Amino acid sequence: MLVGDSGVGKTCLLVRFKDGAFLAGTFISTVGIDFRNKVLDVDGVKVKLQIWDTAGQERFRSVTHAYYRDAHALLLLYDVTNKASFDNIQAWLTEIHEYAQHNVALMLLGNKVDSAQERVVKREDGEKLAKEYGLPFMETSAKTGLNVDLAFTAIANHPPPHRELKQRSMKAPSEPHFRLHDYVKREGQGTSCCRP
Ligand SMILES: Nc1nc2c(ncn2[C@@H]2O[C@H](COP(=O)(O)OP(=O)(O)OP(=O)(O)O)[C@@H](O)[C@H]2O)c(=O)[nH]1
Repeated sequence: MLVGDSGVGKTCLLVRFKDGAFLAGTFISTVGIDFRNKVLDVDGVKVKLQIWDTAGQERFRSVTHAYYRDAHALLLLYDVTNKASFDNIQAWLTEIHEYAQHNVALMLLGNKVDSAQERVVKREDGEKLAKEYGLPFMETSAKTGLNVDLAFTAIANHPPPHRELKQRSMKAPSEPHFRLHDYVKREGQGTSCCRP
């Protein structure tokens, strides 16, 4: 499931991954929730990913809350050209803590790195935040495709969490995070992984 402020590029990231295209031009905000399927080959086994694209707008928050519970993995996005979207990551983590399964796979993504001129969030700031919460981190671009496949395949390689709902310790990541870290570190180029 993709989460993060409105306009950070969740839909575009998903469309890039699914269809290899970029939705340039008019920004059409997601209403409530949407999903797309993609079949991936994971170690010779076909895995069908059902990817939920949530609306970032505050007014749809109660709709999206209902979907956290069933999510096996979350990609949490901010926009490197939008400081507010980065500052809101803390609030998104609180929400995830409250509604998602305690051991859901979680990765932080700083999107729109192609917009170098407009960048206001430094890569190091993203790395620092990710490290603070023990999250794998990478910068992406739905426009150029940078790290898009890697982000989704890392998540697809991650085993589903147990189904019980427990409180997640925000500062003490559970074992699955470490496996995600290792995958991203092994497969990524120019990405970073931040062990706490
Ligand atoms: N330069 C650049 N623009 C992007 C990128 N990703 C998305 N955009 C643009 O950002 C705008 C918002 O993208 P969306 O994918 O619709 O944003 P969203 O997070 O799904 O927004 P909500 O549905 O409201 O939650 C669009 O105008 C996109 O063209 C990117 O990687 N680089």
